[in-house]
Amino acid sequence: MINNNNNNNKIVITSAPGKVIVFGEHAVVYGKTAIASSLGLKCYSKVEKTNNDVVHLYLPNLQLEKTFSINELKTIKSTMNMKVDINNPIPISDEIKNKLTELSQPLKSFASEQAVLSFLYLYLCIAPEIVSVKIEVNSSLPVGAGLGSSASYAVSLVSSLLTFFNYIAKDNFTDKKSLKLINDWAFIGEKIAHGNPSGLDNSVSTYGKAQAFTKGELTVLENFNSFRFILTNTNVPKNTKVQVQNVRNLYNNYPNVVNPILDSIHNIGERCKELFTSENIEEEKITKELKDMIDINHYLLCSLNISHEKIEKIKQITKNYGFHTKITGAGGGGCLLTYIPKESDEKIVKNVKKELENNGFTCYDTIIGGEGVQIHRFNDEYINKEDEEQLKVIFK
Ligand SMILES: Nc1ncnc2c1ncn2[C@@H]1O[C@H](COP(=O)(O)OP(=O)(O)OP(=O)(O)O)[C@@H](O)[C@H]1O
Ligand SMILES: C[C@@](O)(CCO)CC(=O)[O-]
Ligand SMILES: [Mg+2]
Repeated sequence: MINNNNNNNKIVITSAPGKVIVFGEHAVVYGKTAIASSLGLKCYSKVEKTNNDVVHLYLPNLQLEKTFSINELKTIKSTMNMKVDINNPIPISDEIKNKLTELSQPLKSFASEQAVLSFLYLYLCIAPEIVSVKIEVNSSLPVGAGLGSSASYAVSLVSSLLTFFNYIAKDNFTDKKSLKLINDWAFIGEKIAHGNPSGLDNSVSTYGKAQAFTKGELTVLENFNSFRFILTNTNVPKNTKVQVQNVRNLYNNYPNVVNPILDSIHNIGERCKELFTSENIEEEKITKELKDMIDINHYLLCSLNISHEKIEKIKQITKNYGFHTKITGAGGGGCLLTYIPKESDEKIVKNVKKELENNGFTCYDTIIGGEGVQIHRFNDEYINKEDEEQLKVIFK
């Protein structure tokens, strides 16, 4: 691979979508099947060459702006003996984590600590040589709400860095090999965010579409996109790492009780995969089963103690209008998913959204099943001309 980064006006912009888990959150951490889809809400990363001897990180969603001297980063990379094989990403060690956490202080929040730690580790690993750059990450996803903001942060960040440092060529950006490299590095970022992630979120963010996911294996669910869902944010912050650890504690304490719950969730995922990959299943049957399984999966997740009073409030409001709703993502707050069958009356959909918003919740009626990671700009070239205006607004 070539590493001659000699372009003075070097800029790369990429984006990666968030995700919605339809079935299988938490169970997927134990190797069970999950069903998830990419979202229209995205995270954009821009890497730009500068000449001021600092690495400048700007994260407007976290109101965070920080600079790191390149000499300091060079010293860390050499003293920590960080020899990296780009095709074989390795997770952060405790020693490097402590060093980078110390370097990034003071920071105002846990969210900022996680974001800066992920960035610094990925930058130190991917950059073959520490050079001055400015990195800006802008996301339309709510942070920490169950829609995969951490995965889209990692996927967009590593895809822009890998392209900036010439490990991925602009014209081969969506090749199988490039996508695998992006997904593997993003998984390392997700490990910093979640501790022990399943890899579902970064895979859906990288590859896009609606997917069934079992132990890292993906199956595209082609006809899923015509199904409509509304997402509602409780606006109660949660942290996925903590939620996953709480379920792990239950699992360790009561394996014979928790395992059958995870198996039931797995069977819901498997059935859903069958519904969306078999031909000749009538839409009416799919609709009925989806409604039932959304309820069953929700209550199985509640039995793992990941609900919250606001979650139950949203479930009740939507139920009053005849809709079926479940937790999506890690729970404890965050977002819920409501299935809107095709025959739904648009007036009723409008009313339920209004009532949810009047109760202080936020609704997203976004597209699902779109593209995964994308490149938008390479130096002075906008890859899709239509993107240019939008990108100028995002990166003012
Ligand atoms: N736009 C962003 N800018 C900087 N950091 C971000 C951004 N989006 C996400 N993050 C990082 O990801 C963390 C949120 O990750 P977390 O896994 O807890 O929530 P989530 O990914 O939104 O939900 P889930 O994993 O349940 O889908 C934040 O604390 C922050 O460190
Ligand atoms: C809760 C979880 O299943 C989904 C988080 O979006 C965790 C994971 O898959 O790593
Ligand atoms: Mg996450």
